[in-house]
Amino acid sequence: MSDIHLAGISKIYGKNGLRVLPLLAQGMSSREVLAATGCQVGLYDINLHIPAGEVFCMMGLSGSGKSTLVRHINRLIDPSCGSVHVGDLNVTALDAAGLREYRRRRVSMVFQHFGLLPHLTVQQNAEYALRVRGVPPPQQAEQAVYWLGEVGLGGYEQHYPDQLSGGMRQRVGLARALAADTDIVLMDEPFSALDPLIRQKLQQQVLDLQARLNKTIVFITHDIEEAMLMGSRIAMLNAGRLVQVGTPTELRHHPADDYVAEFMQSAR
Ligand SMILES: Nc1ncnc2c1ncn2[C@@H]1O[C@H](COP(=O)(O)OP(=O)(O)OP(=O)(O)O)[C@@H](O)[C@H]1O
Repeated sequence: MSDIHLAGISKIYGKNGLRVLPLLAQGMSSREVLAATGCQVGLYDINLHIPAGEVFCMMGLSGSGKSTLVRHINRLIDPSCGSVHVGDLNVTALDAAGLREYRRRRVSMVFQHFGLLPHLTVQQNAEYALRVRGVPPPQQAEQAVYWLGEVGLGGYEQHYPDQLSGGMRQRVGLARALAADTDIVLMDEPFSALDPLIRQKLQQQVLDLQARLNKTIVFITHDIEEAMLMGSRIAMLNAGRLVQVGTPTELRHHPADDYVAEFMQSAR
């Protein structure tokens, strides 16, 4: 179990992105930087500590930088500057082999649109991370079948993804992430494509599993109700900047600015 530390992360899209950092440091907004330089500020100077064993929510409007930030944790995105540490491991400094190993053993991801391989069965999808890691086939099967049972998909092992409903597909996504047995699970709006009732069931299931498994879950949502239900703490992003980090109660009673206050007022 390892804490995640993000230190001074900026991500600037566009030519010679680093040249805009001094402008941001002088107080220019992301919009002004875009107008003046053509560079899009994905993230600016993010410092964040995510303790092991938390469900930590990333919250913010569309385009605020949630996905960009979370994709730094498994290095699907490299920062323009700054570093990511998981425990003692400097993720930013890993070479290709180290990164492969890190992704196989330490961090898995659940995607909004499920990310299942359509030509593989439910069980083969759930086995995927274990196969890539070279786990012997009987153990792959044992683990996959176990986790499919845990998420309520016992009996569906030999089905294909297109034979399942959206909620069931996302259960396969969950089983695949859990079978991978990583201590960090990244979830990028995992339930936003699902009906409200199915969504509630899966939210509760993740919380129940988390209480047993004690993983570090970084959960992206743009839904404040979901963030308040799921998150031990919530990070609020606005235009690539980290506005506030706190428990749902702290955000509700002490919002750092109007942006946070408006979100909190919109929650029931
Ligand atoms: N490859 C890219 N090139 C240029 N700009 C990008 C790129 N990827 C992301 N951005 C910009 O970075 C900003 C943050 O995007 P990001 O997808 O992280 O936001 P988000 O909060 O996850 O949004 P959503 O909720 O819509 O997924 C946006 O302004 C986006 O347009």
